[in-house]
Amino acid sequence: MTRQQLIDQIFSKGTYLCVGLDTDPEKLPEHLKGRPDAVFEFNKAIIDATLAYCVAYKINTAFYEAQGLKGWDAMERTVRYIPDTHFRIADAKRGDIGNTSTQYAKAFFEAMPFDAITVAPYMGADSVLPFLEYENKWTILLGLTSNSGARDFELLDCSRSQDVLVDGVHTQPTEHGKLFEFVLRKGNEWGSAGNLMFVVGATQADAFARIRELTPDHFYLVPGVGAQGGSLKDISEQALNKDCGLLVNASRAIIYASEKEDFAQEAGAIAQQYAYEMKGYLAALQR
Ligand SMILES: O=C(O)c1cc(=O)[nH]c(=O)n1[C@@H]1O[C@H](COP(=O)(O)O)[C@@H](O)[C@H]1O
Repeated sequence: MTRQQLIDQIFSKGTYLCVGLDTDPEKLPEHLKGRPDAVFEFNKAIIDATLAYCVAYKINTAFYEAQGLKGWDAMERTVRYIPDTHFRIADAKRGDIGNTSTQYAKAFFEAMPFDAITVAPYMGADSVLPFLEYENKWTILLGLTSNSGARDFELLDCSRSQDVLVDGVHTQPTEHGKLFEFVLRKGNEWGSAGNLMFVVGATQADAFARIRELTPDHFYLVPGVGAQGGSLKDISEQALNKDCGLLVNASRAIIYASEKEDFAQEAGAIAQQYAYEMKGYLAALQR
């Protein structure tokens, strides 16, 4: 999917909601548990009920990989079931030496029809670039994540002075910032606002203004509303740009809205509430 197609979807439907399919077989409604195809049946019902209120789905691959072969099968059938009007994200958090990243990219962009994959930036350029080689596919680089562990590395002050020779004169310009700011700047060099997004956690609202300053045009995948307590209002007020620039994900708050037979209907109702709120924020944008 191209950037323009994504923007058109967002503004024609009035939503920037991403539904997270973190489908845990242990949390399925009782009437589905034990059925051979339970995970796919559950996902199919959730997709049917939420399609009108979202523009993206994020499949967290961990929940499928944990089930072995039948999990991979359910993941593949789920991504193929999502219509291509919707942005399909593999939340796989990959990234390795170049030739291995190439295989990861093939797995999610060729063997399966995902539009985007989440990628960890830790191993640097050669681990990220293979994902960016695909036309109309997206790399979503972990920027500032929603979890408490973000403090361990991402929020470290990494300001540094480097010796640079300019016209025969040694100077030492200082590059300021926290580690995640270096990731945003480097990411900007590797990709563009047309093929690269950043993950920014909804629980990190204080940092949103600074992040927008560094990456004014990029889309952010924002997880952390709902179960993790992030505020849709705060994120939207601080980080929407003229093209929207946000995909806000909620997983558990939507897919486990009810543990009974009405699970899909309740999921649809929660998605509709998020979409209703988003429509208001989009309407207030000056385009
Ligand atoms: O990359 C992600 O999607 C992600 C990054 C992050 O910083 N925090 C985060 O929660 N996530 C994912 O977003 C989803 C959040 O799920 P809920 O908290 O249930 O809405 C999970 O699939 C997480 O793995």
